[in-house]
Amino acid sequence: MLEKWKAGLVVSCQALEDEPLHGPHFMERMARAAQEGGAVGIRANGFHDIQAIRASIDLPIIGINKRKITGFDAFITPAKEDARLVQEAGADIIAIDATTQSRPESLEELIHYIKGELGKVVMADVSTVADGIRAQQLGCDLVGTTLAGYTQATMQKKSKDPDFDLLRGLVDQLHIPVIAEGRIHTPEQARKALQLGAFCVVVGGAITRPQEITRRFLEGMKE
Ligand SMILES: CC(=O)N[C@H](C=O)[C@@H](O)[C@H](O)[C@H](O)COP(=O)(O)O
Repeated sequence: MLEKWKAGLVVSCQALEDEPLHGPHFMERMARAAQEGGAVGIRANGFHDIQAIRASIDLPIIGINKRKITGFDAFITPAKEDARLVQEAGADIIAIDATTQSRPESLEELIHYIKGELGKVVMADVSTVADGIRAQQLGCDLVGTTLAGYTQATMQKKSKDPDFDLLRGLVDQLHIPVIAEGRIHTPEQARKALQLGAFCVVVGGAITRPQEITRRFLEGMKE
C-alpha cells in the first residue's frame, strides 16, 4: 500500500463543526475531487466523514478522531476508543498525537492497541525530532510533521510556512518514512519537502479549506 504513496500527494479533507463545509457529504465530495486530481490517499477526521469517504473511493485513508478531553492537551486520536472508531469507519492508517502533551492513556498502550488489537498501521503526528525518535522506538510505522507549532513547546516557533527544519531533523534521525504535513500551501513547498527526503506530502487547507484560501488571496493582494 505504502509503495504507491512514495513522492505522492495525500489530501486532507477536514472541516470541523464550526467550518462552512462541515459534514460527511462535503468531505466525501472533496475526497472524490482529490482522487480525480491524482491524490494517492486521503486524510480524514471522525467516524462519519471517514465512513462516507470509505464508501465512495478506494484510496488508502489516514483516519483520525479529533477530540478535546477536559484536562488533557492531546486531541488527535487521544485514546483507544477514538482509534477503534477510526478503524470501524474503515481507515487503513490511524494517526495519533505522539507528542509529549498530556494524554488520558499512555502512548505505549495506544500504539500497542492499534497495532496489536486493531491490526492497523500507525502514523505518529509529532512536533519535535525527540517525539519522532520516541515514536519510532515505540513501534510507529510512519511519522508526520503535523503538530509542529501546535503544542505548547513549539508554539513560539510556528510560522506561516511548513517546518522544514523539523522535516530535515526527522529524515536525518529516523529510518521509518517521514511524511511532510502542516502549512504546505504551494506546489513548490511540497516539492521542497520531497527534496528534503519526505516520503510523501499531506496537504489540507490549501486544497480543501476555501475560507483559508480566500483569506490567503486577500493577504497576498495587500502586499
Ligand atoms: C494541527 C492540526 O489539527 N492538524 C490537523 C490534522 O489532521 C488538520 O487540521 C490539518 O488540516 C492537517 O494536518 C493538514 O495541514 P494543513 O491544513 O496545514 O495543510
